[in-house]
Amino acid sequence: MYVAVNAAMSVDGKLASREREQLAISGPEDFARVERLRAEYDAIMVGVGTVLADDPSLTLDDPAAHGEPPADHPTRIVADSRARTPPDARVLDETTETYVLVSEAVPTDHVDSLERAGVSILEAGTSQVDLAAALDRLEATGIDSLLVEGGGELIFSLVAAGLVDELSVFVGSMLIGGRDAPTLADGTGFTEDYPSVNLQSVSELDDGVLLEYEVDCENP
Ligand SMILES: NC(=O)C1=CN([C@@H]2O[C@H](COP(=O)(O)OP(=O)(O)OC[C@H]3O[C@@H](n4cnc5c(N)ncnc54)[C@H](O)[C@@H]3O)[C@@H](O)[C@H]2O)C=CC1
Ligand SMILES: Nc1nc(O)c(N)c(N[C@@H]2O[C@H](COP(=O)(O)O)[C@@H](O)[C@H]2O)n1
Repeated sequence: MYVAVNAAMSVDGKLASREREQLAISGPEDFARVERLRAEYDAIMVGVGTVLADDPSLTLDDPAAHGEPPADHPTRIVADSRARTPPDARVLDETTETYVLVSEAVPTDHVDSLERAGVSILEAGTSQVDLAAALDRLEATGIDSLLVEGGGELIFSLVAAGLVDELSVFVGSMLIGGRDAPTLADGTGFTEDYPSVNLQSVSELDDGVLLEYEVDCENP
């Protein structure tokens, strides 16, 4: 499966405030670019931390704007080891299909309430979602391309597992600060083998800069 990561960060590398509240780091041009990007992928993925903080819909704002016939909304995927996604989360609405990826550590009652909300549950891994196994199983359902929008915990794990092919980062002209504010790649951090990324393009957008990288997914 082809995996792209897209996110917006401040100049100091933060994805959100120290209270994890969503900030408009992107401007209108970058949000429009993300909307076009969504239409190119079979599925959009976030971690449950993003669902709990932002309650995103992960749908297209205007499917008809992407051509005739209108684009399909991408399938939505949430990495959520213990199924903490609230049953009334926007990502579970009826607009399109949603998979919640869980681990063996998931409480049964959480699974039951998500299944009642019409969610497809996919279990992989013991305490955390085994992302490589989960992506293989999603590929078997016909999902060949995946756009990951965050947050920092999920992005770190995907890069650490060598699953990411490309990375786009919009750097907005702001500082957020805070040692506890989420960054582009959180998790435990890399130790000796720091992944290198190959710069493909730099462009000015809104009041910031869009950086596009190829990621050597064989060499995390
Ligand atoms: N500026 C931007 O472009 C974006 C900003 N955000 C911000 O990021 C923050 C949320 O990010 P995080 O707290 O890092 O949460 P996250 O969205 O990365 O979700 C992490 C959660 O995913 C689940 N998970 C399951 N399997 C996992 C695995 N193998 N590896 C890692 N996580 C796994 C775990 O329950 C974990 O707690 C919010 O403040 C949100 O506003 C989120 C998306 C985009
Ligand atoms: N690209 C981008 N720029 C920003 O400035 C942001 N705050 C975010 N946040 C993420 O955008 C998604 C919102 O989804 P919906 O529009 O509700 O579908 C979600 O993933 C946020 O975390 N992204």
